Amino acid sequence: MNTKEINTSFLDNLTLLAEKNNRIKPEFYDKFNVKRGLRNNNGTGVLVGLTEIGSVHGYIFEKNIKIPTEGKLFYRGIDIEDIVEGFQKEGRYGFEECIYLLLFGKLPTQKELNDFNNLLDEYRTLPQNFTENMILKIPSKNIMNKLQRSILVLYSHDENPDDISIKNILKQSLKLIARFPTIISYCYQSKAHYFDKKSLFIHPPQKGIGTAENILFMTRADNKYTKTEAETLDLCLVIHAEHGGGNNSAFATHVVSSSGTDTYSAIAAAVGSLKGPKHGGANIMVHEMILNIKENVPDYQNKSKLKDYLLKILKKETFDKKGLIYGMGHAVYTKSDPRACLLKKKAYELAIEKNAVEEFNLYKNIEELTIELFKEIKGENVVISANVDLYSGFVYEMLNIPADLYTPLFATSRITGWCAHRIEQIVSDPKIIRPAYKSINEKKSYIPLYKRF
Ligand SMILES: CC(=O)SCCNC(=O)CCNC(=O)[C@H](O)C(C)(C)COP(=O)(O)OP(=O)(O)OC[C@H]1O[C@@H](n2cnc3c(N)ncnc32)[C@H](O)[C@@H]1OP(=O)(O)O
Ligand SMILES: O=C([O-])CC(=O)C(=O)O
Repeated sequence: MNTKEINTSFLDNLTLLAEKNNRIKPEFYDKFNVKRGLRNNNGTGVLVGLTEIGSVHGYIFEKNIKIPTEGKLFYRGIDIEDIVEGFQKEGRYGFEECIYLLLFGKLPTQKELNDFNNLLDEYRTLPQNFTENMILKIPSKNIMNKLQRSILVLYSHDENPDDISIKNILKQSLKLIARFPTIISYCYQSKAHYFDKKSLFIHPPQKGIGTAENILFMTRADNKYTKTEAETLDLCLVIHAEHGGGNNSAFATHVVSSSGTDTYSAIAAAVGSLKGPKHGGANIMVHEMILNIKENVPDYQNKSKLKDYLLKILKKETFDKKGLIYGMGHAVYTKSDPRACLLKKKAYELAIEKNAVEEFNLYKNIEELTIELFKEIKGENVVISANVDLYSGFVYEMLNIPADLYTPLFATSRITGWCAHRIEQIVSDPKIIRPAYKSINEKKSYIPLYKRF
């Protein structure tokens, strides 16, 4: 064996050792009453905090029995459906208004909204040479990874990065919120150029056009987009902006912020969390799952064949062999996720316009057949529904937004919630988050090297 082969075989042995010596017997979790996933026995989350930012409802309790209900989401107490209806009725974009609402706890007046938009406009531009030195010099195939690194490099461009006074955190937060669209657009351009051999376009952000339009402006070679495209992207940004304190990335923000660390570290951690395929990364997994289904079930309009294949996915026999149908299920929602309902409606409208109803039906059938399969396998009372990630990628596809940007767009919206939760944590609860892990190891003696075998 050459050195490389010896090292590979050594690594294989270390892997076996790591798996063997890190596996805790499942029964111990029950024995010591561990709240795995910070979940109670009935699936509800363990109460670890209070928040006034976002509120997520998916069930009620009657006589101690959990009863599934239609999902509801509130930003600062206002129903997300009313927010969407409100700004759409007034024929304007809603994302900046939601940022204001989530961060400051009240809807802005027209003057406050104008001033706020001007501030975001001022903050959008990246520091000098940042694009050349950070984004173009070290391109990445994964824009979430690149986004995370860009956030950490912005620390070095901040003259006062470790000041955690609220005024400073707010300034840092607003700059990050304003810059995320620019960063993800340039990271995408860099990826498309260096890895996909496309021409490189770096369009500066424009004043006066807001977040959704800027994203379309900066990610497209010709800067062109329609009003419908911008309105649809704005809707996506609005509904992804916040989801309570318990979702994995907001909770990561709470945990990291509670140590007193800087804004860049906290937000980079949140981006890392959101990237996970069980969280925001599910939107790209849905895209990959759809490609996989199309490849393996060419006759995917045939519901029986599609159902057989979904069953194989659930049995871990195919696709990524994790047993998950991405875009389905939720830790809180049961009968429905209001965001998925909004996106499904939008996806259908766009599908009609773009002659893609057959494809829309594939998503719809996945949703319906997964619900059916869950009832058949787990019992009539088991309730599952589509989550926000099922239809979002399809909507983006209809807008000609590349798949590389699906999860980064989620981050570009959700940074709003993260920043609001970071501020709430620091203002309201100075206690460091430090739960307990019970050690179940036996005590052992140290063995001198010459006596080990
Ligand atoms: C923005 C967001 O984060 S939305 C969520 C995006 N994530 C996905 O779409 C990934 C697929 N879905 C999932 O993995 C889960 O539904 C989660 C992570 C969203 C929620 O997880 P949990 O709250 O732990 O799941 P929950 O307790 O509701 O699940 C109960 C059972 O259903 C299973 N289940 C839940 N969702 C799915 C799914 N989509 N596919 C297959 N099985 C599922 C669980 O594995 C669990 O099975 P078990 O009882 O045999 O162990
Ligand atoms: O709440 C959750 O667990 C996940 C979710 O839907 C989100 O963060 O948008």
